[in-house]
Amino acid sequence: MTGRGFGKEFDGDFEGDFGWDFGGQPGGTVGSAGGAAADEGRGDPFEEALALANSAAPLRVRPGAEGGGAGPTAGRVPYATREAVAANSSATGGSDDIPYTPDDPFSLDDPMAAGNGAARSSRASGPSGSSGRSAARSSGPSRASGNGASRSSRPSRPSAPSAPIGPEDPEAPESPADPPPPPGHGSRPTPVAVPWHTARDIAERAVAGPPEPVTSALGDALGRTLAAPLTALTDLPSFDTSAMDGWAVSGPGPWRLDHPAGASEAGPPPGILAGHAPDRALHDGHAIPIATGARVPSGATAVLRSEHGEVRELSDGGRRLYAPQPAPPGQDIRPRGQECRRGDQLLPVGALVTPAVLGLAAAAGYDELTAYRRPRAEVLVLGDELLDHGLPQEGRIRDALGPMLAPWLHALGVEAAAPRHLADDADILYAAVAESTADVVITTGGTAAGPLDHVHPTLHRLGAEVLVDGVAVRPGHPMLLARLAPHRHLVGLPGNPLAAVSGLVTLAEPLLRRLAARPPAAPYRTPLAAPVHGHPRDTRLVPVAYREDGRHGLMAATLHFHGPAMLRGIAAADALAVVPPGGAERGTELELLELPWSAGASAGWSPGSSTGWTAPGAG
Ligand SMILES: Nc1nc2c(c(=O)[nH]1)N[C@H]1C(S)=C(S)[C@@H](COP(=O)(O)OP(=O)(O)OC[C@H]3O[C@@H](n4cnc5c(N)ncnc54)[C@H](O)[C@@H]3O)O[C@H]1N2
Ligand code: MOO
Repeated sequence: MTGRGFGKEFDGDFEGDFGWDFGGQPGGTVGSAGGAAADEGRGDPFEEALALANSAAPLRVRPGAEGGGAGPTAGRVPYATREAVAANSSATGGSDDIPYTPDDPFSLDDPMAAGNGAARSSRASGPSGSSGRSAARSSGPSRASGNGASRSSRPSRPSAPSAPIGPEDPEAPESPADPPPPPGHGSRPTPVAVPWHTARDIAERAVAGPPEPVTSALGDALGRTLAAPLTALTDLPSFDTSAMDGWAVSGPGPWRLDHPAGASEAGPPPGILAGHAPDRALHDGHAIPIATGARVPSGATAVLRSEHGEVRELSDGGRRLYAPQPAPPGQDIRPRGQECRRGDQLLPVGALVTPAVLGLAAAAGYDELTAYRRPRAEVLVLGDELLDHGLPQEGRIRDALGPMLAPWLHALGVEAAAPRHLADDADILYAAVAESTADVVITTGGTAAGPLDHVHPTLHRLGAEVLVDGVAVRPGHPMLLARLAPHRHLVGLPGNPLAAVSGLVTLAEPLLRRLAARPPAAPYRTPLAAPVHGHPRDTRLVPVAYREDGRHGLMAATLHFHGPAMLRGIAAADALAVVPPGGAERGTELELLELPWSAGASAGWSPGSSTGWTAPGAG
């Protein structure tokens, strides 16, 4: 909302990775790293994506005491000087993605930053969350089961010893980098931020399970999860089927060619076509033309492909089929029940209905599927400063969250009506939340303590139970989760766009996943292409893109422009890296949250296939 102007934000201040230091060139300059990434990008889509994300004027760093060359910081991630930052700001119009600000005591030239890398990396594993989280997908062949996307295994790299990249004690209770926020207009007590993994667990457990299952036409089940096992209603194939165009033959050749019933003298005998039942049995020593997919006549022992046989006319007016090779029994016949028998379980409860599942269900005889209803979300976008079209003007900016959140939710299997823009008015927000029939109300903005931040007071007025009020994550720490009623929740996303993404993946996604009865994504880890700075106490979520490197395999390269107000990094990203407090060194296998479209899990609902739910007041 407008009119704020509070103290410093943490933005990207802890970041120091400019381009990615991939080949281990300690002390390289920021400018050269970023420039190289852009230069190398030509012709390589990955490089181009990175270059696109990182293409603002690169920061220039003087080698020497501040990060390049010899000296106490040699070998560390390069960082910019104040002058460079100022020069870059003026060249680019400013960027949150700078590694150094005058107020930032955790930048690398601060004595506090001279910590112990080994000690930190052992702490960096952080509080482990629910089961399985620590399993490294990168070392396994693929996900065990189901219809999640799997990524092929890749070698993991040992952690490269590297210079410290964070303060010595990431859990120091008092830090000038992280002052308690000043009291807001409501002088609300400062909430206790919960650790990031804990927040996700709370969100997932906030709901007991999915809403009731519904039976719908096949196509409407796309993106939902099966509430009943998919059991074959028929054998597949349901009859012995020819796998090739050619001849059905009986016994060893040569074979006398039968004229199928209805064959005319004028044209080639039609043989048995797909969709037609053979009208008689094939006798030993006989053959009949047959098409791929046609039902094999009883008595047939094999199918001979058309290119493997030769037909010769006989003196008696008949014809004979010769084959240079024998046709062993069963050749090119798909026997009935080869794929499944009637009653076989094809997929269990909880399987995600993907396009392939729709195809399988249709093949197995289904016209309808019973699947869990999609959770319904209503997105309320708060902020008088937001424009829904045109260029920013007179202090007003475009709403970046409305266009992003609905399709993101669709990709998670959620039914989301068109976002509603609400004026900065406490009564309007109260009415909208109170009247919503959605399973989950998602608000954007208004989570902090400013004069127009109405989310907390509204929750109080509604008598909601606040389950999470602040998370130890950057960006996005003011995110919140509340229970409005036993089966209705509200997720409050911060207004800064990348902070909103952070809230979405931290609180909304686990809650909605449970509601949609979707299984959690398999834990996924990939080695970092370059060190990444950490917050002293909080988890960071940093956009990364995969980089396939011939020497090291798949690696995650952090992207620039990951300040809380920026979407440029996430728009070029494959995933968000979960950076533990204190940061991580190059080669560390970090937990990654894949974006729903890059994980291939976006068998989602689209407005065109909607069952027509419309939020009250939407439109
Ligand atoms: N005194 C303090 N102030 C702030 C703190 C704090 O701890 N103490 N935290 C900061 C952090 S961190 C964040 S994140 C924001 C969260 O603020 P709100 O959730 O109240 O969001 P707003 O104030 O409404 O907006 C923040 C920012 O984002 C822009 N915005 C809002 N909605 C949209 C949208 N749909 N599309 C694009 N941009 C949007 C808005 O114009 C503001 O610039 O609070 C800090 N303050
Ligand atoms: O700076 Mo805030 O952390 O964007 O959430």
